[in-house]
Amino acid sequence: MSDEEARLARLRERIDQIDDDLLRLISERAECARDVAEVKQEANPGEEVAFYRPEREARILSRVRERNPGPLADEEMARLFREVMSACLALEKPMTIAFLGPEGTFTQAAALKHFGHSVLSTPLAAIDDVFREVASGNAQYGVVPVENSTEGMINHTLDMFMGSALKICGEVQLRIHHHLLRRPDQDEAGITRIYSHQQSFAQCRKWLDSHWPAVERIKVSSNGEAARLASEEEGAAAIAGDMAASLYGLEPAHSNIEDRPDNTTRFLIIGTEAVPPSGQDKTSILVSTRNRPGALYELLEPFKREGIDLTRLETRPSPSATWAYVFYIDFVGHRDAPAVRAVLDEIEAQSQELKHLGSYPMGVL
Ligand SMILES: O=C(O)C(=O)C[C@]1(C(=O)O)C=C[C@@H](O)C=C1
Repeated sequence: MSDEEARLARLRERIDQIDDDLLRLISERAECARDVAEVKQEANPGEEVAFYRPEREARILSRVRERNPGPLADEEMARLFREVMSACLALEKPMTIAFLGPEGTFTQAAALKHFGHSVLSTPLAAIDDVFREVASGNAQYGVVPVENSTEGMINHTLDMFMGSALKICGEVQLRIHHHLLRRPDQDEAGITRIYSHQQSFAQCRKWLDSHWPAVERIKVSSNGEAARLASEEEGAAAIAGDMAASLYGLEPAHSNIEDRPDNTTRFLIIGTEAVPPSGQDKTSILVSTRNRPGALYELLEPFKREGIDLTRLETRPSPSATWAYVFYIDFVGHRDAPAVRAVLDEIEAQSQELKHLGSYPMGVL
């Protein structure tokens, strides 16, 4: 045996020992999670128990990031722990998550990033369907896109909250990388049309204009659908992400073709339960005010006074009157924090309607 072979054998022996430790520790952790489930059920006999605890998971993941000694990157370590927690939660109670489908969309990638791979995920055709599936109890949580850093808000998602009793229980941020995908047997010169979702076309507009100005661009309902079509039709390509590529056996002819390298989409987790504070939270509200001079200023002034950081302000037409508006506001802090509570009480007193959409752990990239 050469020196290198002997060294390799020793290192592999050490890796085997570490794997044995990991196996034992992960199993011990899973036993603990099962005991936690028992305690939760005993504390609420006969009742429907909330086994999933987003605020606890957020604390665990931020602790993992803080304590990570390297050499693995924080995101990588958090991803591993996310999967361990996902498996532990599945032992407590398997969860069903509805998402804006079909399979292979970025929304599915966001659902898996947030809940891990040990959940049952149900693809649905429209944002309304995701809301309905969660409201009816067929799914415990839903995942819908709400905002893209290049293309702005997805108004349909915001508008859904006006008529829904569902709460925002979390957010996920996903860096969006688009690829020009083709079948392995499709040569680039033979591509005559490109399928994609309109948002993805918009996020890759400059790249397409300079590289494929003459090729037809056909909008379809999702990136997943675009990839499916490209996998079936000769002469077709799709703009979509990694999940769609592997699902439909496509290869990237060109990778990361989004115009902005920081292209990011934010997704919301919707559910029926309010989430307790995690220590790093955000709150979303919908407010309608009387249409008079200074109304918006009065609405925002308490935030400034209390030093609360606004992260988003959107105006949407009110469904109840023409030329009346509803403000959708996101800010840092949890509803249970005294400063936030004071601001919300003040807004409630001066506005026509205040709807608290949820306080939830802040998402990390
Ligand atoms: O701490 C809990 O309440 C648990 O159920 C345990 C655990 C975990 O694996 O750490 C599992 C699921 C919950 O969503 C949060 C955390």
